[in-house]
Amino acid sequence: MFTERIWKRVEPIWSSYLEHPFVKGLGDGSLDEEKFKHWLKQDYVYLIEYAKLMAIGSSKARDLKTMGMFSELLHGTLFMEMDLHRKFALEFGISEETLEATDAAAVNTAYTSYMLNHAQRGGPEHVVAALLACAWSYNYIGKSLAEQSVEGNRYAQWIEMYSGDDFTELTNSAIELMDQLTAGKPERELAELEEIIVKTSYYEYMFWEMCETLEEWPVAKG
Ligand SMILES: Cc1ncc(CN)c(N)n1
Repeated sequence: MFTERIWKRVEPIWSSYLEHPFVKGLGDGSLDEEKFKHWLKQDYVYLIEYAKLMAIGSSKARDLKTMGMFSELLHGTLFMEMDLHRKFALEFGISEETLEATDAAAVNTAYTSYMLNHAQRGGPEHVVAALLACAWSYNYIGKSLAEQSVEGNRYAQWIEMYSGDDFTELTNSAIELMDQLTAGKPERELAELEEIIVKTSYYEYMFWEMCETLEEWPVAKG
C-alpha cells in the first residue's frame, strides 16, 4: 500500500513536530496565549484554502464514491474542525469576523499556494497527496499528546478534537482514498505524489515555527 511507504518516509519528519516547542506547549498547557492566538487566526484562513482543495477534489473525482469522500472531508473541515477554532476564538475574545479577515502570513500563503497549485494542475490523487500530511499529521500529534494528558490543560479541547474518533475517521478516509487512487500507478507517478507529501510535511513544520515565532511578513506592513 502506498500509505505504508509514505508512513516510513514521513515518520522522522512528523516525530520532529513532537519536539517542537509550540507542540510541546500545547501538550502540557504551557503554550503562550499570544502564540496560540496567532495559530488560531492563521490556521482559520489556512483551513478556508485547505477546504477548497476538497471542493477541487470533488470536481476532479472520477466516480461518485470518491466525490462523496471529498465532500465528507470538506464538511468535516468546515463544520467540525473549524468549529473548534470558533469555540477557542470565543474563549479568547476574537470575533468570527476577525478570524476570517486574518491576513495570511508568508509561510501560510506559501503552503496553501503550494497545495492549491498541485490540486489544480493534477488529478484527484494529487489533491489527496496535497492534503494528506495536513490531516494525518494533526491526528498523529493529537494522539501522541493525548497519551501524556495533563490535568487542567487549557488546550485540552485541541488535543481531544484532533485525537478523537471523528477526526480519526476523517483522517482514515483520506488515507483510504490515497491508497485507492494510487492502486496500480507506475513508480514515476507514485514518486511525484510522495514528493508532494514530503514537501507539505516540511511546510507543516514551518507552520509550527511560524506560530512559535509569531511570524507574519518579513517587512512591516505599509
Ligand atoms: C497548518 C495545518 N495543518 C493541518 C491541519 C489539520 N487539518 C491544520 N488545521 N492546520
